[in-house]
Amino acid sequence: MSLESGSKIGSSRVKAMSSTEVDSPRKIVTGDAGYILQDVPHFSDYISDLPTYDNPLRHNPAYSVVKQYFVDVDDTVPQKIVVHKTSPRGIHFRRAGPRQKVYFDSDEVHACIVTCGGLCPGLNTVIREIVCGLYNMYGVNKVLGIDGGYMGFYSRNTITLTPKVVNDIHKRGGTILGTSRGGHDTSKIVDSIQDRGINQVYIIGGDGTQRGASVIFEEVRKRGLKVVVAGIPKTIDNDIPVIDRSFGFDTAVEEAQRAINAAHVEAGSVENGIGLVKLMGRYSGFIAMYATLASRDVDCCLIPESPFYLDGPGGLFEFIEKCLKENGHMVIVIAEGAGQELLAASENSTSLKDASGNKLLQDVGLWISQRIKDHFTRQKKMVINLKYIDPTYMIRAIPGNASDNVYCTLLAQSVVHGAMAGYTGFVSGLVNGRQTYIPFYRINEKQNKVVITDRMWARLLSSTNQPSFLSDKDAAIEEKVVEEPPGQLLDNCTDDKVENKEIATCG
Ligand SMILES: Nc1ncnc2c1ncn2[C@@H]1O[C@H](COP(=O)(O)OP(=O)(O)OP(=O)(O)O)[C@@H](O)[C@H]1O
Ligand SMILES: O=P(O)(O)OC[C@H]1O[C@](O)(CO)[C@@H](O)[C@@H]1O
Ligand SMILES: [Mg+2]
Repeated sequence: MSLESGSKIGSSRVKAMSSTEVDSPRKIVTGDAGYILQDVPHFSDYISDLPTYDNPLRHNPAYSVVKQYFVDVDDTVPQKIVVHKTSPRGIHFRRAGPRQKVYFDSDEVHACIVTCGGLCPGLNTVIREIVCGLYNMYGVNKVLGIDGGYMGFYSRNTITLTPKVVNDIHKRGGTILGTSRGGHDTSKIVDSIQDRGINQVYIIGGDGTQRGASVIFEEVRKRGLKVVVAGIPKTIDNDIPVIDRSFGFDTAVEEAQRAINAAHVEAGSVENGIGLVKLMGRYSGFIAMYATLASRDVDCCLIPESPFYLDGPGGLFEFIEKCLKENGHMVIVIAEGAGQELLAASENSTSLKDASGNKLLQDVGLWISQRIKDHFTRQKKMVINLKYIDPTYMIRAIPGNASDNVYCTLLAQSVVHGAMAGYTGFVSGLVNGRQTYIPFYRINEKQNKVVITDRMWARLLSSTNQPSFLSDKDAAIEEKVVEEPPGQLLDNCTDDKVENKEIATCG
C-alpha cells in the first residue's frame, strides 16, 4: 500500500472526517492492527492535474551521495512508542523529509515568512534556515519577510530575505521580522497573499498563531489557490500538544538556571533567606518544572497545574518554616500562571486581555512575596530576608543555544521539504525524536500541560520534598487514576485518553 497523496491507497481505508462544517475534511488512513495515519492535506486533494518536477536535490552534490536521502512515501511515525504486545498500532504522522517529486518549479516559488506572538529563543534561526533551505536546497530566489506579525500582511512593508541578509541572524535574540498580537483578519491576509503572488506561506508562532494559520489554510483551500500554508510551532511555555518539545524551551530552561543560582546565593548568604524566582508559563508549568529539576537548589516549585494553598497543615507557609528551620534558607520557583485563583480571591480580579484575547495575568511573584513577608514578619514575628527575582523576559529574549539551533534547523528544513512536495495545512514537529508533518487540528485541539499524576511531577516532588498540596479529596481522585485498568502505560496518560476517544471515532 502506498500512502502518497494523490496515489491509490490500496487496501487501506481512507475516511474523510469533518469536525465543523467550515473545516475541510480530515484525512484519516486506517490499516492493519489498529494503524491510523492522521494525514496532512495536499494540493492534489483539491487541485487536479498539477505538474510535478524532479526534486533538485537529486543533482545537489551534498545530498545526491546520501544513500536513501529521499523519504519513502509510506514512512510514518507512531505517536506512542510504549506499547503492549496486544496494543493497537495507534496514531501515526507522516514522516517529514525530501520527496523524489516536488510540486513547484524552483523559479515559480514565491515564499513568505511571518512571526507572531511572544518572543522565543531560536526564532531567527528558523527564519534563517527556511531562507537558506529554499535558496540552497531548492534553488528558490524569492522569499519575503512579513513585517510585524499577521497585521504586517496588510502593510506595504516587507523585507527581502536572502541567504546574505539572514547569514548572522541566528546569533541574535528576538525576530528580525518583528512580531505582534491581535489584528488577524483572514480574508485580508489571503487577499494580500493573492495580490502579492505568494505561493508558500511559512507561519512561525504559538497556539494562537497556529489557529490563525489553520483558518488561513481553510480560506486558501476554499479559493482553490495553489498556496502552501505551513506552520512551525513556537512556544516558550511548551504548551503545544503532540510534539516532543518546542524550540527555545531548552534555552529558556538553561537561562533560568542563572536566576535560580542567583536566588540560591542570595538566600544562602543571609539569615532565613528566601530566594523567589518567577518564570514564564501562563497555563503550563514546564519551564518551572524542568528548571527546578535541572537546578537541584530549588526547594519548592509552584505551577498552574498544581493548585496550592498558603495557610494551615500541608500548606506553603508551614513548608517554608520547616525549610528555614532545617537549612536556614530556601529557594522557591513559581510559574507566572500559578496561584492565579488565590490572587483572584484575595485581590480585585481583573478581566484584562491582550490584543490576541489572552487573559493578562496578575503578578503572582509580587503577590506571594508580600504574603510570605506578612505571614512571617507580622504573624510569626520571624526575621526573614526575601529576594524576588523576575527574569521572565530575560529567558526568552536571547538567541537559541546549540541544541535549539540544531533543532530549529531540522524543523525549518522539514517544513521546506513538505511545502515543496505540495503538502499544506500542516506544522512541522518532532514526534518521538523524528521530524513529522502534523495536521493543524491536532496542534489546535488542546493545550499541552504538566500532568501532575505523571511520573515527571512525582520526580520533581521527590527531588524537592515539597508538599503535594493535595487535599484528601484530590488524593482520592489521584488514587482512582492510578487504579485504572492497564493500558495507560505512558507518562502522559491524559493524551492516551484523548487518543483512545479518537481511535473510537475514526476506527
Ligand atoms: N483563534 C484564532 N483565529 C485567528 N487568529 C488568531 C486566533 N488566536 C490568535 N490569533 C492570532 O495569532 C496571533 C498570535 O496569537 P497570540 O498572541 O495568542 O500568540 P501565540 O501564537 O499563542 O504565541 P504565544 O502565546 O506563545 O506568545 C495574533 O495575531 C492573533 O490575532
Ligand atoms: O508580555 P507579552 O509579550 O505579551 O508575553 C507574555 C507571555 O508570553 C509568553 O511568553 C508566551 O509566549 C507567556 O509565558 C507570557 O505570559
Ligand atoms: Mg499562546
